[in-house]
Amino acid sequence: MQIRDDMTRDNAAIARTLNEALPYLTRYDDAVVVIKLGGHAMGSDDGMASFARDVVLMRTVGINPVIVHGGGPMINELLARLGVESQFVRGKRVTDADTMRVVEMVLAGEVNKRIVQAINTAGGRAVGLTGKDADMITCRQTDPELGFVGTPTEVDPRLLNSLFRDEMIPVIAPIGTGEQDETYNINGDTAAGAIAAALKADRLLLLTDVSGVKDQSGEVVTALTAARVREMTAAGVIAGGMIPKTETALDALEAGVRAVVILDGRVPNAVLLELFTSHGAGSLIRME
Ligand SMILES: Nc1ncnc2c1ncn2[C@@H]1O[C@H](COP(=O)(O)OP(=O)(O)O)[C@@H](O)[C@H]1O
Ligand SMILES: CC(=O)N[C@@H](CCC(=O)OP(=O)(O)O)C(=O)O
Repeated sequence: MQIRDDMTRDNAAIARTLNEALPYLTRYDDAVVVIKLGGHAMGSDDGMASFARDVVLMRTVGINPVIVHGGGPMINELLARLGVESQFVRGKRVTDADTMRVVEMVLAGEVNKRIVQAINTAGGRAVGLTGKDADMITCRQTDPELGFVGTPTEVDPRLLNSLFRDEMIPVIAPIGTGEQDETYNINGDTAAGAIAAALKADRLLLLTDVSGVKDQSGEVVTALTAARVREMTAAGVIAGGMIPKTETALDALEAGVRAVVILDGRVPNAVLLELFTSHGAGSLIRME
């Protein structure tokens, strides 16, 4: 009897949740949502399966999700096995020609296919790409000191728009091509921002391993304007790995992305909480 009562209560909660999600489902119909999945946020196979189900659910309710992934820790691991120490300058990997080969193998081979497979197992139709496919991302060298690290100069969204028409889910590794046909390693946040900008996305979600942007007392700030982000950066409250994320957020907003959210990708169903509940999750950044 107790079990039956519990089940009735659980089912009632599920029904209420779906009912309460209705206004959000309507709001996001046909929206483009770009999700950056960082290497630290990828976690266990169960976590990946749960993320993949969230993405498939988004697609099922009419959203066009685009996944842009990182994989820094996985690149570090293979480089270490090959006896190469990883070196970072201002959060970006120093990338010589040999390192670039490893970056491309790990990101386009291992990490990209793990995400594609998880989404397809969850019932979606994911297509794994890098910025090289259909010449999607063209880059210039970011800084000679960093070697083959690129900054996107142009993103061609046509391939992505054709995939949306067929209800497919693009999964993109942050690698681009240079004017002289070089291969460039792009920071995952930067690539996600450039893709969101080219698509004029409704949302850019940056999934990381902290619950959002924290203020000086360590509290997550749930709503931020571009001006407040600049103030917090000048005051040194936003520092380290958070700087490329908030810089990406500001660039994306300036390019026409409607809102950017920085949130903890390790929280179960983080993406659904953000999109379909009144509580949201993490820090929402808007222009005004
Ligand atoms: N104001 C801040 N709020 C939250 N995190 C911050 C802040 N300033 C610096 N950080 C640091 O930024 C880190 C997130 O960046 P990073 O580790 O590069 O993420 P990822 O690996 O997911 O790309 C946090 O773990 C935290 O140490
Ligand atoms: C230029 C540069 O630093 N590229 C990154 C690309 C992967 C990435 O961004 O991974 P995370 O999101 O997991 O950190 C790298 O080589 O590690």
